[in-house]
Amino acid sequence: MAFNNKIPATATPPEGKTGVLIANLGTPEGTDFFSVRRYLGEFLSDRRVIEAPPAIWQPILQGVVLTTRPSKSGEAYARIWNREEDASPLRVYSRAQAEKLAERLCVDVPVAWGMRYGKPSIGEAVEELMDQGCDRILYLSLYPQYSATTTATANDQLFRTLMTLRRQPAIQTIPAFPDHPVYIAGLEKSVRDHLAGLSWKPQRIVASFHGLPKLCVDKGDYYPDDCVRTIRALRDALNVSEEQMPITYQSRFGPMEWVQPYTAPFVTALPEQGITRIAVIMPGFISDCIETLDEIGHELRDEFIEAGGEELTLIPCLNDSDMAIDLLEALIREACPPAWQKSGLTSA
Ligand SMILES: C=CC1=C(C)c2cc3[nH]c(cc4nc(cc5[nH]c(cc1n2)c(C)c5CCC(=O)O)C(CCC(=O)O)=C4C)c(C)c3C=C
Ligand SMILES: [Fe+2]
Ligand SMILES: [Fe+2]
Repeated sequence: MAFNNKIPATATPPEGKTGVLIANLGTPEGTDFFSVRRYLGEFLSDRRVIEAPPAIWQPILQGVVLTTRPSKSGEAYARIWNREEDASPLRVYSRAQAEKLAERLCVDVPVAWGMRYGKPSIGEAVEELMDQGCDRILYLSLYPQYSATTTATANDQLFRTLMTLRRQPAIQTIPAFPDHPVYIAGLEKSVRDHLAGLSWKPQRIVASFHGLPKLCVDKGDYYPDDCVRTIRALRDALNVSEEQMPITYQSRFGPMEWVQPYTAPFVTALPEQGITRIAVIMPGFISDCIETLDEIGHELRDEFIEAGGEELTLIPCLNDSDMAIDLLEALIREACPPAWQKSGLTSA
């Protein structure tokens, strides 16, 4: 195997230098058919995401999914696109998080951001840090709850990059943080602030997480347990009951059974029980994206109103708020090994 022999633009100081890499899922570069197709093609070819043997899955993916889904998803991306920055919300928030975190760390600790699928790639982000002299990287994938389909594949991608390098940085991966006190405090504040701005009181706050095929859980993925950890901690913080803040799972893909209860049938059944005013919070996402803004903010809202609902309000994700940056800063500082602290970061 030929290794990447690139010499970083800046030499590493003798005491070493720590950098931070924050990773997220990835998102298309445009709303047109081919941009969305490229993104979905890479995403849905990941065997951590679709475990079916490629000989069976690839003909379905190439022949059916990638000929039909990009147009429909492209329309959904167009509805939520940030026209000022000509980028999807996930990209806009990811970039802002990295910039604001760099300001917050306040020392000579570079922060880069990368996407598991698409651009900027994890490999580009590693190169950016190494070019600034970093020989050690704190790696934070922004999924509050662990799943092999998200956290593990983000880690795989980093290590795949390292496999190609002659000069390999040291890595500290940061685990999922389903009930980290700073995360729960941020969610609690975002609920309180959002509800205080409404002229009506929701009868339920539905907590909707991204779904996962049930088979993944049967094989040992503990994502739903992590979701329950998040929501138990949030209910306690807000002093609300399980009935007032139920947990559901959205974003099913394909014909298989996914983790239940499913968000859409759960929510559309509420009006016939006299529940017509609801809020929805999505604590499986740090940043608003197509799944929160369109699937819940548009599609689910329309279905709820059609079923007799009156009000559905979306509680925004933490995005690039101070609460989000507080969380990233806490996770980074706590995970920084003591031996690395002289190379940049000191604990808070
Ligand atoms: C089998 C398919 C999928 C699994 C498993 C899956 C797990 C999973 N995904 C997220 C977070 C996000 N997913 C997003 C988009 C998205 N997810 C799937 C499919 C699976 N996800 C698809 C096909 C798409 C694309 C959108 C579409 O065409 O409908 C996003 C948003 C990306 C954006 O650009 O806005 C996020 C974030 C988690 C947390 C998760 C496992 C728990
Ligand atoms: Fe997804
Ligand atoms: Fe979706």
